[in-house]
Amino acid sequence: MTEGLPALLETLEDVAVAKRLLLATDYDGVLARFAADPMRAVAEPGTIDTLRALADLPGLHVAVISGRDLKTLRRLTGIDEDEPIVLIGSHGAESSDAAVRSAMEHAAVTPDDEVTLTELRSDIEALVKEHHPEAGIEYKAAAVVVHTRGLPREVSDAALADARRLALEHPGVKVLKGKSVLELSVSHADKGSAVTALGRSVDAVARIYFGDDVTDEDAFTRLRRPQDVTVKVGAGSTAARFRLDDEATVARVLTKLWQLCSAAHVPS
Ligand SMILES: O=P(O)(O)OC[C@H]1O[C@H](O[C@H]2O[C@H](CO)[C@@H](O)[C@H](O)[C@H]2O)[C@H](O)[C@@H](O)[C@@H]1O
Repeated sequence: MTEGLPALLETLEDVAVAKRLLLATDYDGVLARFAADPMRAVAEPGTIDTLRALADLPGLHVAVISGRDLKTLRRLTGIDEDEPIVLIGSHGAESSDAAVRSAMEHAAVTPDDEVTLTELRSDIEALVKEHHPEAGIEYKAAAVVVHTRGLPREVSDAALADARRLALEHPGVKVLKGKSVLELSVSHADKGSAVTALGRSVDAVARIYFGDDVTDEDAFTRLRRPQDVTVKVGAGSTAARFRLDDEATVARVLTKLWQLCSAAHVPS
């Protein structure tokens, strides 16, 4: 049973005083509303600056963790390499943080995976061209994604089912069902392992995580300490403790978190 906004705000008041706090947030469907064109999914106004302000506070560690690949995540967030915000892409397989990279080495893409990915890309391209020309294709460092946002239900279902069948022809390929997308990935990373690795490396006393999708459930299930705060955005079953309605509410909660933390985390 998840709790709503009032209970979340009350809990954040307690957690904001923690000496070392990790705030990790997903991108699509949490910081940014969905868009038909994946490259046009922009963060809610002011949200990235709120993350910057949080990351400037002593004892606060901030990360954006996404299924996007690292390069795209950097471009969409506009967060530069020299900023103190950690970016984790490809569900944990890529990161700007050395500790996360080292913890996720087992999930790194191998030369054999690259070969599989090349074959997958060309098979997906042929499938879309011949049978599902309305569907879109997104190319990522470790995956290829079939997009069907905005298409009629039966058109979308048929394209995603065919893409799933095609994945079965490529042993070792992981299939991730997202929102109007099917991702075929050669990486075996997961957001739960990446976020716990980052938490360990900064010795976080409390970890806060915002997510909206199936892949965020790996993080929700791994962050189970009493002082951890897990927040699901939108509908659907979840292992998170709290739930928020939408991206605009996330933006407001992040601002509130900054107010609470800036009152508690005064430089000594
Ligand atoms: O881990 P996330 O940051 O939540 O990324 C998950 C996937 O997000 C993107 O797809 C979703 O957003 C698109 C843009 O709004 C939308 O068109 C699509 O329907 C959504 O599923 C992204 O394109 C995927 O690669 C990510 O894995």
